[in-house]
Amino acid sequence: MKPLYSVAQIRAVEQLVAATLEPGALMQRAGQAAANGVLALLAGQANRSVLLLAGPGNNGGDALEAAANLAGAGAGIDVAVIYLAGSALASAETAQALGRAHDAQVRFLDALPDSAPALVVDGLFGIGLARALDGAARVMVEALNALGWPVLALDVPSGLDADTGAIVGPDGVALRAGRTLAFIGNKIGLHTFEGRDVAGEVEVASLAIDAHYFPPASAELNQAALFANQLKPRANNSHKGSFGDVAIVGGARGMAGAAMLTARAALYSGAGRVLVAALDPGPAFDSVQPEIMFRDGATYPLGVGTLVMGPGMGGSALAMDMLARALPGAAALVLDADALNLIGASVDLQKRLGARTAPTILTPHPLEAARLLGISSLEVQRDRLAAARAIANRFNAIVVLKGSGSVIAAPGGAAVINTSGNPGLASAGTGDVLAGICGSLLAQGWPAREAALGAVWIHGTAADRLVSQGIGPIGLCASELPQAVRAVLNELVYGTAKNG
Ligand SMILES: NC(=O)C1=CN([C@@H]2O[C@H](COP(=O)(O)OP(=O)(O)OC[C@H]3O[C@@H](n4cnc5c(N)ncnc54)[C@H](O)[C@@H]3O)[C@@H](O)[C@H]2O)[C@@H](O)CC1
Ligand SMILES: Nc1ncnc2c1ncn2[C@@H]1O[C@H](COP(=O)(O)OP(=O)(O)O)[C@@H](O)[C@H]1O
Ligand SMILES: [K+]
Repeated sequence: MKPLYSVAQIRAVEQLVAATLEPGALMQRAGQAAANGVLALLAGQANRSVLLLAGPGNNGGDALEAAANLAGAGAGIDVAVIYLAGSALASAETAQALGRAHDAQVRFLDALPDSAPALVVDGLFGIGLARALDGAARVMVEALNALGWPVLALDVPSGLDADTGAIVGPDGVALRAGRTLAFIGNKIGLHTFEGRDVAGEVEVASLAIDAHYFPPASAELNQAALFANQLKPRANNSHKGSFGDVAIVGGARGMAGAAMLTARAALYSGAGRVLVAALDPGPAFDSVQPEIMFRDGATYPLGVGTLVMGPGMGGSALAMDMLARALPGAAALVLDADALNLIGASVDLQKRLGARTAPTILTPHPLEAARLLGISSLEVQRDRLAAARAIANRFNAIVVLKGSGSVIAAPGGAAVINTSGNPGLASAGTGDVLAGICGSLLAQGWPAREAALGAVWIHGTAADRLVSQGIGPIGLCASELPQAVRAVLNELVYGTAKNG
């Protein structure tokens, strides 16, 4: 498990452990871990200067401890500190760390140096950030963001909400770090919304705290281990019926492409048979993908198999009617795009959705999630975990709240944050591909939660693979994803890439 903790949980662990140790012991461990991290990053670099920013609280104390350690490390490092003490009295631990930094002959500066240090260490604010950055801290952060000097953040990048991944506002700023060294435990906000961009690569320094001090995690990071029990090699004696039927309900006039992308994704992720139940008569077949079958949506039976409803479905009376018929049925459902918007606008459809017993996955982006919850997309983004959990509980379904750091939530269950994927996915049609993978895995017998976890991980990893091959992120097309999805899935099951 790759656990994620809330700020309240980290504080509780800290209190329990601190009571068993000498005062300042945890801060000293944090300062040592930070210094070790800096030394590792400086290895082999000619520039040996490090600038540490220390704020008024214990995060500043960590930076001051790190500065004292670096100055005393005998590694030829030029250590400078900017200490923004603020008006409140420093804690006893931070005051002690300040004394150590002075004793170690660290240079104290009033302003940013003229030339770039090898590394800036951000100890301005950690989990104690209580409001938007202002005054000298804001000026400093804005200047450093403009300069682009490499930054290692201690615990949390200053300005970021460690619970939600939002930049604390209104009109807030956060220091963009290339790396973050999280103390005690990993934090939710480093991995979703603005968090991925602001925190960069995250490492955890547990400060030698024993596992029994930790409560059950409030969330975890997605990884293949969470769905590995579904990754099974295929029996020789299998046939197309062994891997399920997926019907895409969508493709209204002018939007047939969305349904085609979903259908191809379902095919390339291993469904036995894929068809499009089209809302409007479109092409009789897909000349690029002739395996895909076409049916008239108006007469298509909606009670069996796996249905992916929504891609290019539109908001017509027929679309509404098909949803009303499918929701009470026994088919496993993936609901995306227009299907979610129709449900968001209809109390009747919401009731039908909440009453379902067959497997159901909802894949809203933040605006679709906002419509389902009757709030604004800004409110959804301000707390993505809470929004995903609220939708899962209200509609008794597995939810994928999409976006950077997609959140997968189950009713009553702990949420999972996805780490794969990149901005190459920020283009039209990639969500249709995700819905197709979800449907395909459901049709192959995966339970809904594993199907959602697997689909999101595979979708993001496919995009990462394409980017590593020079395909994107700029200009990566949704239609390029399915083949990469196939390669990633085969690699997961068989260990080596097939059909690259
Ligand atoms: N107490 C301990 O033993 C340990 C603390 N740790 C460090 O301590 C941090 C938490 O320390 P704190 O609780 O002191 O919190 P912080 O150091 O994150 O910040 C709190 C201080 O900043 C002020 N403040 C908050 N928001 C502000 C803003 N926008 N503008 C100006 N001032 C603002 C507060 O009034 C307070 O003085 C963790 O993130 C971690 O880095 C770790 O070293 C682990 C051990
Ligand atoms: N910046 C990003 N980083 C990672 N994943 C992203 C990013 N932007 C979009 N995605 C992913 O791409 C997909 C986009 O889906 P969606 O917004 O529904 O697009 P569309 O409806 O056009 O297909 C989702 O899976 C989302 O999580
Ligand atoms: K910090």
